[in-house]
Amino acid sequence: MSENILFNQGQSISSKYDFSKTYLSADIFKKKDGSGPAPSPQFPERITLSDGTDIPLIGFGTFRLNGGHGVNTMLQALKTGYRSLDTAVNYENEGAVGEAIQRTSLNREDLFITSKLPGRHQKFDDTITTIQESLFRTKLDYFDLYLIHWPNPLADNYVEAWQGLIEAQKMGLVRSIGVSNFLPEHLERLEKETGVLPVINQIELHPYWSQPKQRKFNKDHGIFTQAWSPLGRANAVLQDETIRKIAEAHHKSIAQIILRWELQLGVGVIPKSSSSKRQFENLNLFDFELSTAEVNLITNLDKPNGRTNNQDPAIYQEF
Ligand SMILES: NC(=O)C1=CN([C@@H]2O[C@H](COP(=O)(O)OP(=O)(O)OC[C@H]3O[C@@H](n4cnc5c(N)ncnc54)[C@H](OP(=O)(O)O)[C@@H]3O)[C@@H](O)[C@H]2O)C=CC1
Ligand SMILES: O=C(O)C(=O)[C@@H](O)[C@H](O)C(=O)CO
Repeated sequence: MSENILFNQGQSISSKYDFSKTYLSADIFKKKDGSGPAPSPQFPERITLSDGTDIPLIGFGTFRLNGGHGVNTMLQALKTGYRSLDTAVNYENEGAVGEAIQRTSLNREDLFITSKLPGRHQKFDDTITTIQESLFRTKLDYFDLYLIHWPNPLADNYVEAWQGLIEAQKMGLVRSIGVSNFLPEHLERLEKETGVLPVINQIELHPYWSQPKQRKFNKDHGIFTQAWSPLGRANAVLQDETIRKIAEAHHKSIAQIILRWELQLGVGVIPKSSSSKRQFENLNLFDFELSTAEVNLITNLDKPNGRTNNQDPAIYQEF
């Protein structure tokens, strides 16, 4: 594995991240006939999942981006260089995602669209029809990734939902299947009862809740960790003094330091922003590197009760 990655601007940076399967921006942008739009210098780098699918390391979070404002914000994000949109049935904005996709001139194959199955539809047949309804709302033929949003272990239907996702993948409705908010015991049960592990586990992760054990479990099982609320939903972490000092040393914003720390942990990120300036900032993470000491300083900010909204997947019930 090379430690030095050449980006399309011609600059070279060293990285501890495994970028061995990372594309150069221009490669992804080319159409089969060699034509197509000029590559964006902000195009997010990609990594290959255990099923062979490529996913942008930086996606765009869409929670609370609904209606016309949602469509405009997503279009702005696509213009800025994002290629991955993270939605869910429960965000009630799959329609806005579909509208933004219809209005952009980008090709479908250049986009990576994720949605998520809500707790109330975790029965096998429901899983299939819910995915079909998500496809109708987004006006898509397939999702790049579909996740079980929460395990809801007290209802205990997540294995059946997982069997539904496996079937939906066979039907061609989804390219990759994964989960969100799954603890080791939930993942072990999926493997034991279906023989199929998710390729992604999307979990809450930011400096005050950095999840070392869950990250290790995911990595040991070939499951890519993707961080939700990677900026802690703009809570106190964006004023943290330790991170502020690191940000000043690198001439970057606190948000950029946090997102870069997550990438260096080997985690993908899906920050949400309504502002084009902050969207741009959150995508520009590849021209600097944190030292091991800086990474450790941030990792040590972890708090025992650091969740943003006290949502513990062992007991949290999502409708
Ligand atoms: N699977 C799951 O269970 C969950 C998944 N998610 C997904 O993760 C995504 C991201 O998480 P989310 O909860 O939205 O929170 P984030 O951690 O992405 O934080 C978003 C907040 O940070 C602000 N912000 C964004 N960029 C910057 C910046 N550069 N500087 C300062 N402030 C900034 C935004 O404000 P502004 O918009 O004004 O820029 C907004 O208030 C969601 O949108 C959703 O797609 C979220 C929760 C649970
Ligand atoms: O945003 C999501 O994906 C969720 O799972 C929600 O539960 C969200 O975290 C929330 O806080 C809703 O109140």
